[in-house]
Amino acid sequence: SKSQFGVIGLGVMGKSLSLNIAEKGFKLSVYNRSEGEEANVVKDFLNQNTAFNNISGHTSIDSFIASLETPRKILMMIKAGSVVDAVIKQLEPYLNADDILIDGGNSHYLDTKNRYEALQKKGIHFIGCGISGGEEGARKGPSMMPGGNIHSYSLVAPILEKISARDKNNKACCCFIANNGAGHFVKMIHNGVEYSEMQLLAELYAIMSLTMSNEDISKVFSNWNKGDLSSYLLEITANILTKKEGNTYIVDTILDKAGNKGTGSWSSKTALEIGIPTTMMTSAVFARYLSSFKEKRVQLSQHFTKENRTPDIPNIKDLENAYRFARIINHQQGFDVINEAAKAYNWTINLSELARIWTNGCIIRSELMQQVSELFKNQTNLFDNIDIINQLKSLEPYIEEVIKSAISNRVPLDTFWSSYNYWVSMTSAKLPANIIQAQRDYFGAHTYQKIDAPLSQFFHTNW
Ligand SMILES: O=C(O)[C@H](O)[C@@H](O)[C@H](O)[C@H](O)COP(=O)(O)O
Repeated sequence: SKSQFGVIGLGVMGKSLSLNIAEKGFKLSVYNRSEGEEANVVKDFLNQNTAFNNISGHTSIDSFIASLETPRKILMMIKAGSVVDAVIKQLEPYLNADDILIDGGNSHYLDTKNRYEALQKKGIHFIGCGISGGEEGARKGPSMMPGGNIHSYSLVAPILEKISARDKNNKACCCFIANNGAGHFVKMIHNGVEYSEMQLLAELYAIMSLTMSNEDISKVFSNWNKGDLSSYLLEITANILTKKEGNTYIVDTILDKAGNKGTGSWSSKTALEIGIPTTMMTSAVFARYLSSFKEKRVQLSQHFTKENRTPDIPNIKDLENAYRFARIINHQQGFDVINEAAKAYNWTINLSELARIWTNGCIIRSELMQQVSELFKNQTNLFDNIDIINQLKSLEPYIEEVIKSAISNRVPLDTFWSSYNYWVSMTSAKLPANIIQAQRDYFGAHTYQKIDAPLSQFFHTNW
């Protein structure tokens, strides 16, 4: 019998997802190029997984396509960018109307939107599916965020939902997000939130390691991971801090230059374009960029000697509550930009369902995400919830202590700062933007609104 599903691209994610699909009993065809260093990818994959007799391997598109039942359901797990267009072009002559092509890579949502519209004209269904969870998630159950149209999703839902992670009620962490590029859009923002969550942990480590050992910091994180702060990233960071090679902590041997593959900066750019202040993910992106100037940083640090500073880090309670505060703001900013984009792109995105499929399988899975999913059942903005407001108010003194300590210890805590500034700005009836308006009107006659006139009226002063 023919295969029910096909996977193109046997990289880290493609291999793990293929084994996950085969393990769920689906008859699967896999394809990978066989040129150059990829000559043996398919053969090696089959040889390493002989336990699965429901996988057929292909190094030619012809035999791969011929091996699939129709309508064909094909998942591309290839590098985002022009490669996706090249593979679509290669497949098109073989595809019929009603065939379904899924892009499971980290593609830019506008590319996905364009591909969706182009293939739709040929009757071919295109699904841009965000997949989160890394290698382990792909193998055991990722969080999946398919966008495209609900009809084509319904044709692949049985497979995608079967291989995805399960939430606390054993429901699949996979649901149709919204039309065209919406799936890749929310995955992009997922990564933006991921950047901030990672940066918050890095900043905690930076200030705690002034006086604490890796073991001690790890103990604190493991302890926090038992409560409402529990998250996948907190858990792995606790593990990372105690991993040794011989007597050396691996983390102490890692060069402090952070890489990035683009989804974080895409999130920030998009937020800038649609006018939503995602200050935390943007500062997390810039923190990575700043870290890349290692040589210059070392050179400039020569101007500063440490002897006149006795490190005094905040107490653990301050750090814990500051972290609790900043994480809520991070989720607020992330979901706010999704809300705004949904209006801009005319997507109907169920935020509670989105948060639900992010409660497991994905990198930002956490106890807080469970709460956020509940909260979004009654409102579409965390700041419309009085309990959240009161919680943030009660946590404010703690983040202030942490920020003060960052200054006195000269530790850059940019993502914590940006969470605090965002909150203080959002909770200040008056901001100094009147000065900005006056300056713009002064040098550019850009006009301004007045506090005691209809908002539709704009004024200019001959300064
Ligand atoms: O959700 C996930 O499974 C991850 O986010 C995954 O998509 C990938 O690891 C990131 O893209 C890494 O991003 P950077 O290389 O930019 O850190």
